[in-house]
Amino acid sequence: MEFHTDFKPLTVQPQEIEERSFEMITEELGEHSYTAEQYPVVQRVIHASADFELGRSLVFHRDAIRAGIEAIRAGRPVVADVQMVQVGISKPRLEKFGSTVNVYISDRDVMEEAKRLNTTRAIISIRKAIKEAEGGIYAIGNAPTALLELIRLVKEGAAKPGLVIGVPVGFVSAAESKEELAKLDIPFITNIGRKGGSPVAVAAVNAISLMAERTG
Ligand SMILES: C/C1=C2N=C(/C=C3N=C(/C(C)=C4\N[C@@](C)([C@@H]5N=C1[C@](C)(CCC(=O)O)[C@H]5CC(=O)O)[C@@](C)(CC(=O)O)[C@@H]4CCC(=O)O)[C@@](C)(CC(=O)O)[C@@H]\3CCC(=O)O)C(C)(C)[C@@H]/2CCC(=O)O
Repeated sequence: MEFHTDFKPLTVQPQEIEERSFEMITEELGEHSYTAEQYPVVQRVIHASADFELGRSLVFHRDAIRAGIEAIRAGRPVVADVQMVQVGISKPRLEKFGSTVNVYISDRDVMEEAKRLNTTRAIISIRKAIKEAEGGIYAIGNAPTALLELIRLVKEGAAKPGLVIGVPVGFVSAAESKEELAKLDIPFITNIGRKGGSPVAVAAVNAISLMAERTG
């Protein structure tokens, strides 16, 4: 195998790397039908995944961005389905508004209850979250059963999320759970198909918190 040790990066300035990436994304994406307020989410998702097909598969409820910004400015929590999402979300911007990132999936009571009921920790963690995080942003990048449970609770009137970012990746119920989310008339961001994942959920939250900060 041949190694190209003489390769020189375009730049080593962190800010320039990000700016150049965003320019490249805009050039390569070309025409699209996203609004000016939705586009930063699409751009950041492509930035995190280098996947234009995934970026183009994003679907927004008409109130999604406004609702997400309002939830953050009101200091409502962000609920992450798994630790990977919790870790990736940028905290300093949220903290300025008094918002936190909560994750329940590894709580002892959640693990015990899931075992007792022989169900997923993801489902039980959502049941716990709706009691503690009304009006919050739910960022689901991993667990389809978490998203399906949240949808069920919304339909029952038991959950009132500010915004649902539902982008689980995978094969069992992932695409189907997102199709169900897209049928709801509540603020949501989702995508069509199997693609998605924790970095996608993280990118969407971080794009919205940046907008909350810049317009705040
Ligand atoms: C369907 C699930 C998938 N998990 C994926 C990827 C990763 N999961 C990790 C870990 C450590 C955890 N995943 C669970 C959430 C676990 N994952 C599932 C479930 C089986 C079902 C969820 C659902 O369908 O809604 C889920 C089990 C459950 O909820 O009871 C986890 C709870 C499993 C466990 O340890 O009991 C656990 C959560 C840990 C935490 O956040 O505290 C990985 C880190 C495993 C790894 O790669 O080492 C990884 C994280 C990747 C990420 O970016 O989030 C998939 C691939 C998303 C998969 C769905 C794909 C599929 O099979 O269809």
